[in-house]
Amino acid sequence: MAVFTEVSFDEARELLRHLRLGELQELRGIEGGIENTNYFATTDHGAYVLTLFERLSAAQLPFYLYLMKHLAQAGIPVPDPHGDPASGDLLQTVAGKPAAVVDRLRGRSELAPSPAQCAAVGAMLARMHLAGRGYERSQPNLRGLAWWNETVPVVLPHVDAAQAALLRSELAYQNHVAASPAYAALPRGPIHADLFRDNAMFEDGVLTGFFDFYFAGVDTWLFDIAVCLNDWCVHLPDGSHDAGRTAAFLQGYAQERAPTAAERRLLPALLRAGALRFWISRLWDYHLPREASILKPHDPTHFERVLRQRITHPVHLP
Ligand SMILES: Nc1ncnc2c1ncn2[C@@H]1O[C@H](COP(=O)(O)OP(=O)(O)O)[C@@H](O)[C@H]1O
Ligand SMILES: N[C@@H](CCOP(=O)(O)O)C(=O)O
Repeated sequence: MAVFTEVSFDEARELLRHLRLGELQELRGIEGGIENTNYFATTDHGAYVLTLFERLSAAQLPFYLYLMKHLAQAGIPVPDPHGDPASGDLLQTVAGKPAAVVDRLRGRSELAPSPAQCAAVGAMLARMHLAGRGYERSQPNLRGLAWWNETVPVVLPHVDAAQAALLRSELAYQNHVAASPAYAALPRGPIHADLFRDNAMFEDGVLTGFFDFYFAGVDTWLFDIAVCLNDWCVHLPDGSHDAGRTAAFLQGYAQERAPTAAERRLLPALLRAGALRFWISRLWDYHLPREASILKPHDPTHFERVLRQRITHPVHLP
């Protein structure tokens, strides 16, 4: 269960009262998630999620919280964070940790998405990218190329020779891609950067929103597309891409924003980048877990398989 820090009912009730969100009726720790402590908090006013940030610092958090506020105000269905009534500050402190209270999205995650649902996610992702253009705060993708360069040497001692060779060669390839003129031409802005099936909600088959923005950062829009395709549109047993879901996702996206020439050219490379990013982070979480925290680390070998598939079977924009 992803409750790394216990919050008492009284403490949560005081915070929700202070934020003028009503009288707490139920506080329930949320199972699932590997990064933060999350509670569902239900009051007589509404349904909220209380998050205590376990890894991110108070200096890093305003970027994510004000991004969610910005997107919510632009009509993108993301959890709206609630501010202090006096100061407007979106960042709170609970049990000595930085914390936030956001709206709870309706529905549940769709873990076996249809092509139509992938198209809806693609379209909403494009709308989110466009809405993010007016956001004035900036913070890099903290799990981007610099972090891969730092972290690959840390995980190398834990993998076999073939995996080490692949990690090294793919990292060299991605450094080469990132230095290219086509990469410099990619459109960029705030991206979600972790929009997996378990970070979107559906109710009665209809997409109700995206959540878990705590890996967001300013990066290429194409990287966000690649992260989505690598999760929503792959066959989970072997990491191969599903042509129907991929086409639907890309059509949904393109209906809202047409991809540029540089994006067309670099999709295969960024699909590899997206697979590498999560292979590295899963290896890191698996072999170097935080003390007493990660109960169910994700399987790193899945993204090794996705990466190998992306290298041997490149996918191009139609
Ligand atoms: N705003 C939200 N609305 C509805 N459910 C949420 C919301 N935020 C988190 N959850 C629920 O909590 C679970 C864990 O949240 P997540 O953000 O993935 O945790 P972590 O950041 O620790 O990985 C999600 O799978 C979802 O069920
Ligand atoms: N989506 C990532 C892990 C991030 O965890 P989340 O629960 O915050 O989405 C992965 O699958 O490796």
